[in-house]
Amino acid sequence: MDKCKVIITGRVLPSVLELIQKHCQVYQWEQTRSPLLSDITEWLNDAEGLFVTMNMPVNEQLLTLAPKLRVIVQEAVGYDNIDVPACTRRRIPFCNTPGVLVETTADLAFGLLLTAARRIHEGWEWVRAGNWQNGTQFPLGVDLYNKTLGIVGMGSIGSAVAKRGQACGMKVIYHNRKRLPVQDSFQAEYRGFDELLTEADFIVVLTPLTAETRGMFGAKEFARMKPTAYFVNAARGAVVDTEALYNALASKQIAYAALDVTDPEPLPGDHPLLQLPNILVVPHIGSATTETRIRMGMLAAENLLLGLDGRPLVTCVNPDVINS
Ligand SMILES: NC(=O)C1=CN([C@@H]2O[C@H](COP(=O)(O)OP(=O)(O)OC[C@H]3O[C@@H](n4cnc5c(N)ncnc54)[C@H](O)[C@@H]3O)[C@@H](O)[C@H]2O)C=CC1
Ligand SMILES: O=C(O)C(=O)CO
Repeated sequence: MDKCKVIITGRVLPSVLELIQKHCQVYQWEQTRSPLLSDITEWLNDAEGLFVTMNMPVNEQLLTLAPKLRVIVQEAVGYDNIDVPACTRRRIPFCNTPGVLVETTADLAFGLLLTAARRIHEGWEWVRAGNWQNGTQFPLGVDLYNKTLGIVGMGSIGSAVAKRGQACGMKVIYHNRKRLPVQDSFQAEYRGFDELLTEADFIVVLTPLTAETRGMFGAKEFARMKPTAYFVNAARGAVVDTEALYNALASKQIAYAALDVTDPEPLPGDHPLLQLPNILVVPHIGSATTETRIRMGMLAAENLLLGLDGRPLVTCVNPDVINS
């Protein structure tokens, strides 16, 4: 019997590839850059399954070229690159990978906050450059203890960051689209968006990227923050207006930024943000541990195989296409 044809848009861990290859004929994009639509057009005509590994746009244009697609999965929880209504119109189920990366991403978001506050990365560069003659020469950091942590987007990952803040003796406030029931809010206090901006010493962003959150942090919002504020983005780069962030950091309107995600992404090596002394940027590694990438890859692969088999999916974003 012919195996189903499946496209994988980037590299996956060997165990994940092995599982998919056992059941499917795989066309895999193996270059390090994300594929353009033209790179995979030839494969799309026959593809029954699509496994998205990087932020490749899945839109009307792509779907029109793929008349046989029966399931789309993405190895990520954020799916701002996927036109879900367009998938639904074609009755194609789409699955992401929520839940399995929560603690890992929260570790990274909180790690960025702690690293920036205590200047750990700067200390390491300083020692490596041979400057360590007298420890008191190194610029001082700031405490987390007794400070206010403001979380914008108090969902799964935001809540896991809240617990880490509380373990470090921080007061936690949050802003979310919906106020959480008291029993689910870990004693974090709700604030309006503007109130949170003015009150927090550390702000961590963990909303999805949507029409509502795109550019949510611009010049006006940075102007509201304390001049001592630390700003952490582990959500999506485009939630922040990059130029406004640059201006706020360059003029010391806020103290520091630590980013796992940027706009544009990847951030070019000569980008002006990287010339600033008060910024820390890492290359979108929120979920990048071996254990978590195995969980994400396996969940996505499981959904892909279930979808190809016409069976109910585990984490489907548009389940009505199957049930109706
Ligand atoms: N840096 C990385 O590697 C990773 C980044 N992410 C990003 O983090 C996002 C959140 O992930 P989860 O916590 O799993 O999702 P979630 O759905 O559990 O939480 C998102 C929260 O944001 C809230 N929200 C939505 N729009 C809002 C708005 N306009 N204002 C305030 N709150 C709003 C929602 O009500 C929800 O509580 C993902 O959508 C993804 O973009 C996720 C995983 C890894
Ligand atoms: O899951 C996501 O949304 C990511 O950004 C990468 O894990």
